[in-house]
Amino acid sequence: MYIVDSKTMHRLDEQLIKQQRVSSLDLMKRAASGVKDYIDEHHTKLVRILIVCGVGNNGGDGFALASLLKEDGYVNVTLFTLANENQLTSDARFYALRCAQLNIPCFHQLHELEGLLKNSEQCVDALFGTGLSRGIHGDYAQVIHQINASKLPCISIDMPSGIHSDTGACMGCAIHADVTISFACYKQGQLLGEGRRYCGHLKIVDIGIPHEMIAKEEHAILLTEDKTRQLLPKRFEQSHKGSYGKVLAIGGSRSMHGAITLCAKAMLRSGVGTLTLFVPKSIGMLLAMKLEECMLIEADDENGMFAQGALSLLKEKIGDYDLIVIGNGMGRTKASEALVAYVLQQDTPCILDADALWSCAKYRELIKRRQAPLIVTPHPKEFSYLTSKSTAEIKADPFKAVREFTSCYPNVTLVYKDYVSIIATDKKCYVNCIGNNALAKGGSGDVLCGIISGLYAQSKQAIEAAGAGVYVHAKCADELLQVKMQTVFYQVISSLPYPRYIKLYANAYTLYMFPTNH
Ligand SMILES: NC(=O)C1=CN([C@@H]2O[C@H](COP(=O)(O)OP(=O)(O)OC[C@H]3O[C@@H](n4cnc5c(N)ncnc54)[C@H](OP(=O)(O)O)[C@@H]3O)[C@@H](O)[C@H]2O)[C@@H](O)CC1
Ligand SMILES: [K+]
Repeated sequence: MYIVDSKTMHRLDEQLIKQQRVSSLDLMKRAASGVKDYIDEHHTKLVRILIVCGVGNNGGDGFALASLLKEDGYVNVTLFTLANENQLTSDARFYALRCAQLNIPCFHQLHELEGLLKNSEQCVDALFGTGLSRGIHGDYAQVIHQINASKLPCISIDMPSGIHSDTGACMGCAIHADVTISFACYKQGQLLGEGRRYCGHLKIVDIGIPHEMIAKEEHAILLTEDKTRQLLPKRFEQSHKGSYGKVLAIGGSRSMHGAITLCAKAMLRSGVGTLTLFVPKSIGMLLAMKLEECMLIEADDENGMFAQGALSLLKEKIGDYDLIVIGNGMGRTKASEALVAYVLQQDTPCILDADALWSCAKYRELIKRRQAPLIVTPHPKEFSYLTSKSTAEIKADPFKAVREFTSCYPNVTLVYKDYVSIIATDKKCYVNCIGNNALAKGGSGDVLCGIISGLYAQSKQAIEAAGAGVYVHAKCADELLQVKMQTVFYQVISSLPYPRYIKLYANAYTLYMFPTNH
């Protein structure tokens, strides 16, 4: 399923109207029919419906819905709008006039609204959709407060009025919808920020915009199980460890040896061919005991962290890896910064995570010049190191921040990790909306980095590995929540019931290959 912003949605509507010779009135009717179908499924024709309309085309959808309902024999349809006829867009006016011809009662005074709400069983919110452009005040705010206070079940058309359709921000106040019925694609704001909560159950209906037309426009794709299956690497009968990638993971320190351990475990369970760890000497023995499958390179160490001498050892040992992963538990020192700079200058594909992202603030030019694949996996704070934006700016409009970044760094695959994660290059963008707060824990990012690295090592496809990795990680957290297990990271990567996993990810039978007690 596609995700678009309001500008793209508007362009799509216009293209459909021009290229497919559909009139805008017809398109509005299709949108209204989609909402009517939902009402038909859930109500009888006696239901008392109040449709609250704004002045734009979202209001037009509301008027069109009222006329369709009335024409189909619904006997208790009432309209409320603060607008007079002259303020409406021409399409909205067309359907408002049709409603008048059908003798649908229409009220305009704010003081009438409370009584109307009391007399109704279902409210439909058609105040604002993708055209909401500023904060809501005055009478419109009153309308929204009264609808919310009435506790009537409410269907929002396209967007819960008051939620910005690009950012998901609540613009002062917004309708708490039980159901939001939207058209053709998800709008960014339905998935981000407050948007998700205010939408209630979100339903997207087809209004006849062809998939190819949407695919040509700037869009993101929502990650689903089916989509993820397509992104996962294939495993072959006749294969050996060399078939699935040779990875060097650089990181760890005495106080954060767990980070590289979790990353390595996740990588091993995600199907990597061979894994070598490059760690400070003082944790070498510890890791050797924890991770039997890994090879080990022990580097110069100072106070449990990489020392300056680590760089010359890395130069000597860098070899012919398929992937270098750097950052997990590495700490923030001059020596670790030098390792990051050196890795960035190599032709080997690379994943930067955790502390390596901190170093990147200095190395933006190196990142820009790099030709070999690079995956970066920042959370909002780390993303601020890579951009000139504050965390608050990034969180206020993450799609914008992601697009600016990927257009500036076309060779980079970005994994922006948050409640909604965005996985993007300048050409493709995936969005993950599943997962839960069990993942809101230190170490979770290291596991994710390990899964993505393991998948990349096998497929050598950056955005595919990153997208699938994010989804699988979140899916595991959801699975664990379902079976009500206390979620710890190790469980995230090892506790999925094996047969269930197979069912979910038919192609990736190496992930979570440790059968558990289930
Ligand atoms: N395009 C198509 O063909 C199709 C579109 N469809 C439907 O159209 C919807 C988009 O319609 P839209 O663009 O007319 O915008 P909409 O959300 O109705 O509101 C704009 C009005 O609100 C006003 N306004 C804004 N903010 C405000 C505020 N804070 N407080 C007060 N007023 C405020 C704004 O005023 P202005 O900014 O112009 O001063 C303008 O008058 C879309 O969501 C979908 O439902 C479907 O029918 C399918 C076909
Ligand atoms: K609405």
